[in-house]
Amino acid sequence: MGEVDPAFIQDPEHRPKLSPIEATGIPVIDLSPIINKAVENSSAIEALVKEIGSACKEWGFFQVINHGVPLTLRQRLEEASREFFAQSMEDKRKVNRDETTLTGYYDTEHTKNVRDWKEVFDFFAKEPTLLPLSSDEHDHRIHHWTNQSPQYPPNFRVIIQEYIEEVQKLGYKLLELIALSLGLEANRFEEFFIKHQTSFVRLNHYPPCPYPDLALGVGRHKDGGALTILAQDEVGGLEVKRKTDQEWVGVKPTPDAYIINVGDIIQVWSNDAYESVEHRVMVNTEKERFSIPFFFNPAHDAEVKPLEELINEHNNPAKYRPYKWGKFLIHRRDTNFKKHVVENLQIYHYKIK
Ligand SMILES: O=C(O)CCC(=O)C(=O)O
Ligand SMILES: [Fe+2]
Repeated sequence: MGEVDPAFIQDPEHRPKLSPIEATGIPVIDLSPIINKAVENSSAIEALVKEIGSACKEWGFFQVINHGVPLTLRQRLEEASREFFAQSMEDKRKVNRDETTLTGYYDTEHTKNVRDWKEVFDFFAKEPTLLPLSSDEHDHRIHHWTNQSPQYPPNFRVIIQEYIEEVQKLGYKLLELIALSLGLEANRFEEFFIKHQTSFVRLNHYPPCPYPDLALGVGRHKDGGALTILAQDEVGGLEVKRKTDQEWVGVKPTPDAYIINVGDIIQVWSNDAYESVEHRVMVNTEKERFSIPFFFNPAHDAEVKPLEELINEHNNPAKYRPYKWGKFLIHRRDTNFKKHVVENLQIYHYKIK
């Protein structure tokens, strides 16, 4: 790829700085008070809830340690991901994502209409996963989607499923802490997920790029779901738009930590108390990078709107009109493959002005 392919080139104002600011202050939160149940300590839990609330408010991003997901499981999936992407293109394309499969391998994702310098493999947490067949609001057909299973590496499916089991537990715990931090019942969000969550794991591979000053591994975006639980490797490259000054700052890799970010749905549920923060991924000329986000998403029929308990007609009216998560997700997926002239669906399209 010596020639610069224009599909990957960011507009000048969105190009990365090659020596980014390293973020100091992105909170690292120790979850041991809720993971180590033997020592139930309510004041430690209370302090944790406060810490989570401030992190969501001030950053929209934080890292967690002592999170309960076994490191060996993460390492096995990281290894499987390396093995999968190291195959020939022909082999990877055997599990290609297309209109009829929704998950699987692909390398043509566009973010904000510019192609990302990456290849990915997507895998739903639930099998089957129920989602609308189309984004048309009058089309009520629901499709039951299944996953594609690569033949190689062996046990790929078992490894990814075991990982999902564990990371999902972490997801529910984080939702509880976030609910408590908003003054809600701990299990307030559970009903949206428990039956038919539409979560998925994505394996990301960012190959070295000959023009890291022009392209991005993933262009600037906000995650559309509820919560993202991200494992990044030691290479680094994830940048977050700092809320205090709108500067792009790098998230330094912390071994065995997960990076958590608030997605658009929590922003809407909380009526903007917590905001989904913009982020992007830089690439470099020498090192390939791997990351594994788990996108924790509610059921397709979850109606996303500011929660009753958090709004008040007089001094905090609802800032969003309700929308159906499944329709939103399918609309997004339909528009991620090609370059379009306009921006795809965003939560601000539902904003009450
Ligand atoms: O690779 C990363 O660090 C982040 C990827 C990301 O933001 C995404 O896939 O939504
Ligand atoms: Fe993201």
